[in-house]
Amino acid sequence: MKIPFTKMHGLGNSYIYINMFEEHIEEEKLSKLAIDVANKDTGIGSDGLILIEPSKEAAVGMRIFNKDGSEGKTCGNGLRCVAKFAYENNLVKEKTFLIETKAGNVTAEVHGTHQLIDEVTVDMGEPSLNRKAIPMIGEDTSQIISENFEVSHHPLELTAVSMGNPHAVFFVENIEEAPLHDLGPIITHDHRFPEGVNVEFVEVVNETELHFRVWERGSGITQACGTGACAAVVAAVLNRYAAKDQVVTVHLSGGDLAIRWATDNHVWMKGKAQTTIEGTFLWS
Ligand SMILES: N[C@H](CCC[C@H](N)C(=O)O)C(=O)O
Repeated sequence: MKIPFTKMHGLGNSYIYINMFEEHIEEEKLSKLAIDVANKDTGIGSDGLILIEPSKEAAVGMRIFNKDGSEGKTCGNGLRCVAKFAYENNLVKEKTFLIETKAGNVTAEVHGTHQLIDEVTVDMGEPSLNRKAIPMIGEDTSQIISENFEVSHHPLELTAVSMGNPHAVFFVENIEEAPLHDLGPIITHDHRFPEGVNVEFVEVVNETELHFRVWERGSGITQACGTGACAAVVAAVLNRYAAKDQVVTVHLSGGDLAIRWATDNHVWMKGKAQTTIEGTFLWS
C-alpha cells in the first residue's frame, strides 16, 4: 500500500502526518500503521502517527497515535503542525480556525504565509484538575497538588493535571538529575492512573521560566510535549512557583514554548511547527 505522508515536528516531537482528506485507511489498521511508521529501522521514524481528517464540527480534525500504537486524545505539538499543514495546503482559508480532537475542539492561529507557516498559537482550553478528570483512582474529587506519591521507594510529590490527556508533574531541584529514565516507565503504567499517564519532571528557574523533561505515555522520552508543557505551567501556578496570566517560557529538550494560563482559565501555547520530509510510505 503506497501512503503519501508528511513528517513534521514541534520542537523535535515528530509525527508522521497523513492527509485523510485524500487517503482512506481502515480503522482496524491504524494502530499497526502507527507502530510501523514510527519504527526508525523498518519505517520512517517518529514519536507516532497523526491523521488530519475532515470534521463535521471544526475546520479539520486531528487524531494522534503513539509509537506503541495506542491512541492519545490530543497533542499540543501535533496541533501546531496540523494547523500549519491545513493552512499551507488550503484545507482552511482563514488563519484562525477550529481543530477537532478527541479531547474537544481547540482554536489555532497560524503565523506566516501560505508558503510558510513557522509559528502557531493554540488555545488549549481549560485544564481539568480533580482526581476523576485526570483520571486517577480514588473517590475524592479534590485537586492533586504536591501530594505524596511514593514509587519504587522514591518519595515524590505529585501534581496531576489533565489537558485532555493525563499528566503527572513532579518538581525537582535539578532537571539534569531527574529520575526520568528510571521512574518514567514505571510511573506511566502506575495502577493509580487507570488510563496510564504522561510523566513530566520540571525544574523552576524563576516565575517565568521552567526546565522540562518528559516520558510520554505510549512513546517514552520525547524531545518535547506541548500538552505536557501546558500541564507543567498549570502545576507551577497551583504550587505558587508561577502566576496566572503571565507568559511562562518552558525550556524543553527540543526548544522553547511560550505558555500562559489566562484568567479565563484557558491555557495558551505558542511555538514553532516544522516540516522535514514529504514522501510515500510503502506499507505492507
Ligand atoms: N506529544 C504530545 C502529547 C502526546 C500525548 C500522548 N503521549 C498521550 O497522551 O498518550 C504533545 O505534544 O502534547
